[in-house]
Amino acid sequence: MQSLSETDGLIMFILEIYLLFIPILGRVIATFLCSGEKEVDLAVQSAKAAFKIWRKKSGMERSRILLEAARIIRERKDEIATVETINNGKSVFEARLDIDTSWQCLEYYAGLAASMGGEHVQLPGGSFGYTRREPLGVCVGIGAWNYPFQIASWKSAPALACGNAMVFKPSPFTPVSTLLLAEIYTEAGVPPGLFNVVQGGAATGQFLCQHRDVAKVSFTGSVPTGKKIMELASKGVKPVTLELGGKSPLIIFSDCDIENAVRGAMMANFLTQGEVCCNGTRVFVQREILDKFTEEVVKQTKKIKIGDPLEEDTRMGPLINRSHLQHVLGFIEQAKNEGAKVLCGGDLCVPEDPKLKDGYYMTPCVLGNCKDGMTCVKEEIFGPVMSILSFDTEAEVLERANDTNFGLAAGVFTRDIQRAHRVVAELQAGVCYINNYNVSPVELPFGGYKMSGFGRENGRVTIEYYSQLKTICVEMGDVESVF
Ligand SMILES: NC(=O)C1=CN([C@@H]2O[C@H](COP(=O)(O)OP(=O)(O)OC[C@H]3O[C@@H](n4cnc5c(N)ncnc54)[C@H](O)[C@@H]3O)[C@@H](O)[C@H]2O)C=CC1
Ligand SMILES: NCCCC(=O)O
Repeated sequence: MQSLSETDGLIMFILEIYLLFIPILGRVIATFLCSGEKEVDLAVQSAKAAFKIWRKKSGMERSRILLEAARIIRERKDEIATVETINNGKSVFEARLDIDTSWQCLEYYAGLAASMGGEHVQLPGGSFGYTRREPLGVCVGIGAWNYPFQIASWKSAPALACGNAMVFKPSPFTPVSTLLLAEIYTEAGVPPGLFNVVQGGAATGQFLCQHRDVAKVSFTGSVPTGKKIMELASKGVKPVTLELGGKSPLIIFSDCDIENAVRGAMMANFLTQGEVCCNGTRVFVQREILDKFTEEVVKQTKKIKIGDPLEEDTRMGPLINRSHLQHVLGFIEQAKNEGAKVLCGGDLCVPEDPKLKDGYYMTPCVLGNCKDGMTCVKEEIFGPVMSILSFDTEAEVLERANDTNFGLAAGVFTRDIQRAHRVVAELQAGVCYINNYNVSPVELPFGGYKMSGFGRENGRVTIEYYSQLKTICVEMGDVESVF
């Protein structure tokens, strides 16, 4: 709904209304205005003013406010999860887990805020140097639609803990829950404007990335958009964090605990309707257990309850929108044409409840007989589609697992502890799981290798992506000039 036009060399912002569809029912529930260049500038200026106050606060002071925000999120967890479900379509059961990893992230960085600092270095003659870890300024966060509240929390918590301000733009498909986060930060006591939300799509995102007062951009979304953002940011020499897509391998050796491996494969493929960047969608199964594993995974997949995601026992809701649903179903059609076998699912689904008849539901799909060259094995589908491939040896599977431009995540199931560590050491992926998949402890860094991006979210290391180091050199004697 948003577009740009070229007029006399000037880019003008001309259309500014988004229709907000609700995936559960497949109908419009609201409209909202996009932020144009002027609104983006107002948001950045107000963040800049708040930054002047916030950067002066001690780590302990910032910590206290972040802890209060975490407390409010915990208190309002059910309400936020419900909003997330209505907006995104994921089951409310899962949305609550996302909200948990959101407040945990705030608590984690609140814990680090007070201990951030530099170092003291003794130099000859009593002189010395020291470093200060300082904030960057106004940071921009741009989010995807699959984990709206979690993405905004994972970006803003370290940014604010380090003393920055943030202007955040959620995906136009899921604009609502981030506003609750802004409300919560304000209630917790951050200076007005410290965490600002602007709404809109690509044009609004571009205005943000190009703004001269923006110090950093942290982006979660697709590879093509990530490339554009990197290009825009390079013009202002702004650092970027890119959390992009994936086509991750999950390797199941014949010596694994098969029940856990099946559970792991389900976790790796069907959370949030399969719309998860780090999903382990290429499931390599060692030939000896291929039939047993496949039979069990198909049995479990058929049991997934699809329907109204607001119901407590639903485990799969609708996909994000109709065109994405068609896109995912198109991959399944193509997989069949290329020789894959649909072992279950892969169809449009019309839940029994008549009010859901226009929602964007499909049955989760397991594809067998997959080969490395097939489109379903090479490209990110971002839907509930698991591709099963067989393998014989460790060396062979490693070669095939790494044969991709992506490198976000990978997993291995085996009881052989030496093999587990040997294999993960060879996997070209930023996040590797041994005997589990898709758990997200905020204490651990998250991010990709290769075209899945760079920079990290969560963990102690992320402090480095939201701060800069100042070196101070102190002379205690006289200046020894060479002139
Ligand atoms: N690695 C990770 O952590 C994650 C990666 N993803 C990836 O994101 C994709 C799905 O999410 P989408 O929202 O469809 O991705 P997308 O790249 O289309 O959009 C992401 C965000 O970027 C904004 N945007 C689009 N064009 C822009 C531009 N030219 N300049 C600035 N901002 C722009 C969008 O409005 C949205 O807020 C998948 O490919 C998935 O793999 C999604 C979630 C997490
Ligand atoms: N909970 C993991 C987040 C992955 C994603 O943003 O797609």
